[in-house]
Formats: sequence, C-alpha cells, structure tokens
Amino acid sequence: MDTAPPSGANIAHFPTLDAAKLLQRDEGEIQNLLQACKTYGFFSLNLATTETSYMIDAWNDVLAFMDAYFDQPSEVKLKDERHSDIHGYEPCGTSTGATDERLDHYESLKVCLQISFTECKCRSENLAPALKQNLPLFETFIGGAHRLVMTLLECLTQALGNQIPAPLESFHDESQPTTSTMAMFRYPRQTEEEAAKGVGHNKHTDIGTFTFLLCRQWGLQVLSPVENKWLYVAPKKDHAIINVGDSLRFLTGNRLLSAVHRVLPFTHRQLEHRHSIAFFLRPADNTVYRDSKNRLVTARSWHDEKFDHFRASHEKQSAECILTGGMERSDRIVAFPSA
Ligand SMILES: O=C(O)CCC(=O)C(=O)O
Ligand SMILES: [Fe+2]
Repeated sequence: MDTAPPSGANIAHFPTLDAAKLLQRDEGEIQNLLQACKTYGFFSLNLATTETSYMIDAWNDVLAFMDAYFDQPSEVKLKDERHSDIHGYEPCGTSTGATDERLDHYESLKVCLQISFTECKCRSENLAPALKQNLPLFETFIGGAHRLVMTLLECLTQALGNQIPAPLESFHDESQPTTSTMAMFRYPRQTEEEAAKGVGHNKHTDIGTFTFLLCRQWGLQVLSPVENKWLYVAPKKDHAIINVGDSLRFLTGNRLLSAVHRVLPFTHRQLEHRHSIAFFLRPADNTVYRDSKNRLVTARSWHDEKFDHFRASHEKQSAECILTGGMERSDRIVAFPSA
C-alpha cells in the first residue's frame, strides 16, 4: 500500500462487504449492500476469499502489464488511439481536470466487455496489439469483474423486491450491444511545469450500473453524502471499491445514491505514477430510463452525452449538472434517495 496521507487529511468511512457472502446470497450481507447503496453509493468489497482471490492475482498481473505498457514512448501508445470512449488508448489532457483552468492528468487504455463474449475476438480491429498478446489475462479480469458486479445486481434485485418493476440484471443482457468497459489508468508523475497544465480526474458520478475499481495508491476522493464534504478514500489491501453509477440510480427510481468522486493528489502535483483499474458495468445500449433532468433517454445516449461533458469547459459543466448526474452542485450533495 501507499504511504499514509499527511496528518489532518480527511478520510472517508464507509462499509466493507464480503464478496464470498454475497456470492452465497447471505441474507444479512444483502441487506448491508442495500444500506450501503442507499446511504453512501459506494462501499469496499473484500476479495481475499477462496472464491475471489484469483481476482487479486489478476490485479497484480494487470498492474505488471500497465507498467510496461504506459512506460512506452507516446508515439507508440498513440498508435493505439481509437477516438472512442470504450476502446483503445487516450493521452493525458483529453478532458477537463480536477481544478478550474486545468486539464485532466491521466492516460488510459480501454478494453470493452465484448471481447469476453465475441467469438472472433482476436480479429477485432479495435484491440490494441498489446491487448491481443495478453487476451487470456483480460478475459479473466473482465469475466471475473463482470461476474462479481452482476452478483451485486442480483442481490440488489432481491433486496428491493417489488420496489422495482423488473430485475436489474434484465437490463444487462449479454447478447445486446453495451458500453461496458475495462479501463486502465496511469496518472503520470509530473514536473512543476506539467502540473500547471493538468491535475487528476474531474469530479463526476459514473455513467453505468456498478463500477469495480482497484487502486493501491491515494488520490481518490468522494463527496460524502453523510458529511457533505470531500474525503479521501484510503486504499485497502485486497479490496475493491464499488461505486453506484447513474444508470443504477435511475433504474431504481432514485432509491440509491450514486457516488460523486474525483482524483486529486495530496500535493499540487503528482509525485509518483498512480495506477488504477476499473471495470464499468453499464446497461444494454437500448435500455430506457428517466435521467436526472427527468428526460426519457437510452443508456447509450446518456453515456455519449456524459462523455461530451467530460470534455466540455468547467463553466459548461457547472451550468448543466450532467457530470455529477444531478447529485451535486458547487461541491455539495443535493440529491437524497427517494423512499
Ligand atoms: O482513478 C481512479 O481511482 C478513479 C477513476 C474514475 O473515477 C473513473 O474513471 O470513473
Ligand atoms: Fe469514476
């Protein structure tokens, strides 16, 4: 794990759930899951169980891959750019950053879920060559993360009972097109000059259903709905962070909260490379729900609109409230779960 934060840094407190208990449909743990999603919109998930420890091995292997991949010269990585929000490489500075006047400071490599399901996967022209060379690793990681978040959805369906019109899993039919994606992020160490241009990852809620996030270094912050202020999320060995995204909130009639979060280094610049790995579960593209502006939209159009907003100016972002899914205004939580 990373070094401790400076004294006085505010740390978030939120529940830890056990992956094995949820896989076994433990009734008490299912209720804990529902409470965590209603009160915080995020929780930590213990992966150090017999059924899930292979994901910790896959996490280590993906980190080793990322070290080698992101160390390559930019001109090599730019060959993997696909100008897509679900495939390929994206350099730093594509979106606005965590503070005004600056751009983001992370580069990413994305692999969409479909590689785990399509038969002619090796022929997909969207896949970067480095990914093709490591397909078994990405299939294991994506397959495992997908299974875990689908389990969480099934548990929530059980807990919500007749409060929801249809099982949450039914909006995630694997034969339908979806933007579900695995993303690998590096926040490169930066010089003073680079820090004047870019910082972290702008505040947002995630677009989809559940996000499965792995990080061993500090930097992630949540806008706590309990304390209504920004708090650091302490990295916890062998645990994933799970966020409730906009789509899950909308599909449950706003009964859950989605987590408002961002990435910001302790100091004014990134002193060491920071790595994080995410699997974003999102509903099938043609799923329809009522969004935070009370419009009926498809999951695909919400996804596309939100990515356009990531790239919009800070001014436009704060005027429109798309980036934080109607959960936040001026760094304060303004949405509360409906009964
Ligand atoms: O890098 C992280 O820890 C978080 C990334 C994130 O929130 C996102 O990509 O949605
Ligand atoms: Fe996020």
